[in-house]
Amino acid sequence: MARRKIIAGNWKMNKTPSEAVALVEELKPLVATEDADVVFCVPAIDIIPVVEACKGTNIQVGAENMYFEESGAYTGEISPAMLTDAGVKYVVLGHSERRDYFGETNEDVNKKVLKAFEHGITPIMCCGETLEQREQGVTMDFIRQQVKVGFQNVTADQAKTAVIAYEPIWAIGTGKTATTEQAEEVCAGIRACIAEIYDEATAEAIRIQYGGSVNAGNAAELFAQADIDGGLVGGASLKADFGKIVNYK
Ligand SMILES: O=C[C@H](O)COP(=O)(O)O
Repeated sequence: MARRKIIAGNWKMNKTPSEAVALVEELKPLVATEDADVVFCVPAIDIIPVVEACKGTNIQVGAENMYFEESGAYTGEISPAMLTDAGVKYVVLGHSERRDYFGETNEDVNKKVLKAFEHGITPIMCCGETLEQREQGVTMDFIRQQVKVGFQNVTADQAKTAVIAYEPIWAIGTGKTATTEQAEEVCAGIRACIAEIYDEATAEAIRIQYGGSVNAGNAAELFAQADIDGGLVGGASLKADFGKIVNYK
C-alpha cells in the first residue's frame, strides 16, 4: 500500500511572529505540491499568524508541544482546545529536546498522545536513541519501549492516523545524518513494533518519518525507503531548501 508522504518542518524556538509570516510568504510557492502532506510546526506564539498566512495553501500548521490537561492552573502551558481553535492539525510530541531539557517521560508523552487524539489533533510522536545506546546495541529495545508506552491505550483506528518520527539524537542538528540503511532499519523496526501491538493493517497505515539533519541533498534517498514516509526537518525547514525537500522527487 502506498502511504502518502508527510514532510514536516519543526521550527523549534526560531522566528518571531513577524519573521514567521515572512518565512511562510517565502516558502509558500516553494512547498506547493499535490504529492505529500506539508506541515509547518511552529512556536506557539507564531501559530495564529502562520495559520492566517497559510490560508488557501497546501500547508497545514502544527504545534511543537501541548499539555495533557483540558484547562486550569498550569501556568505557561497550552491546551489542546487552544490549538484546535487556532487551526492546528498536528502536534509534535516527545521530541528529544523536550525529553532531555524539560524532563518529559514516556508516560507524559502517552498522556499527550491520548489527549491529542481526543481533540482530533494528529500526534507526531518522536522517538530515537542516543549515540551511547546505538554503540551499546540497545537502539531497538529503547525505541520499542518509547513506542509501546507512548501508544498505550491508543486504539488501532487512532494509531492508523498517527505519525511517528524516528530521530536518532546523535543526528539532530549535528549535520550527521543516519545512513539510509540505519534510518530504514529502525523505521522498519518501528513498523514491526506497531504490528505487534496492533496488527498488520495498522502497521501498514501508520506513517513513520525520519528526522535528523535531513537536507535537500539526502531527502530523496531517505524518502525512497520502503518504511520512511517523509521527514521531520529542523534546521533546513527554515530555509528555501525546505521547498527542495518537499519536492524531493
Ligand atoms: O525535529 C526535527 C529534528 O530535531 C531534526 O533537526 P535537524 O534537521 O536540525 O537535525
